[in-house]
Amino acid sequence: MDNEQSPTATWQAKHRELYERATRHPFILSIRDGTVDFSSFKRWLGQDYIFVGEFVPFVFSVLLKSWKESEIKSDIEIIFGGAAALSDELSWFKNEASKWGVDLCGITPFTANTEYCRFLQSFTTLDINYTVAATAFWAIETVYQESFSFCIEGDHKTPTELLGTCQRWGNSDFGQYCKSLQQIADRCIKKATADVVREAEEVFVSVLKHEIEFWNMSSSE
Ligand SMILES: Cc1ncc(CN)c(N)n1
Repeated sequence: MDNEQSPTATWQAKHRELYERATRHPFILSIRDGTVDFSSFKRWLGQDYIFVGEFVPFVFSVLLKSWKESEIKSDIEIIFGGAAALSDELSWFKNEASKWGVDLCGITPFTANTEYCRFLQSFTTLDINYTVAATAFWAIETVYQESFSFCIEGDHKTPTELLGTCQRWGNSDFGQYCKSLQQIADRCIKKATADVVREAEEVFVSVLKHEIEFWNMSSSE
């Protein structure tokens, strides 16, 4: 699919500056160049565990919308694959937290995380349609994919201790999964009304802003 035919690729280009700030954040660059402060990494780990807990109902709500609104069976299979992987992801966080001495029970979400989680919760209502929710889902997963894959590409100096984290979201299978989500979002957007298209673009921009705030929160005291 070329850029002209892909609404999401058009938005990635149109909001390039914001997109770069989300996918090439100083926190990610510090992982890639090996200067990352491990206490920031631990802060990110604890906060992201809370986020993923809220991401579970979000993804299942997208799955439900897909089941109700999409006539394409493969959409359900792709989204269900993402939903099913979350159990493993939560176990990964628990395991990683114990390696790093992070107590997941004692973590209070920071404001940026609370606001992002509230944003996720807003999608679980029935009045948000599949196109808008699928766009948000694609954008959320893609920011992590593009960020962490950059830490394991080319001439990186990512600390060995963080390679597993980067590979978790930066691996090519996850990249392929994000491309599948993009195809779903593109197909829905192309068929949507102008109002829904506008809403989906706004949601894309909101995801980028929340992701930037999430990285800021992780990398500052
Ligand atoms: C904040 C955030 N954004 C995205 C992802 C990838 N599911 C995540 N785990 N956390």
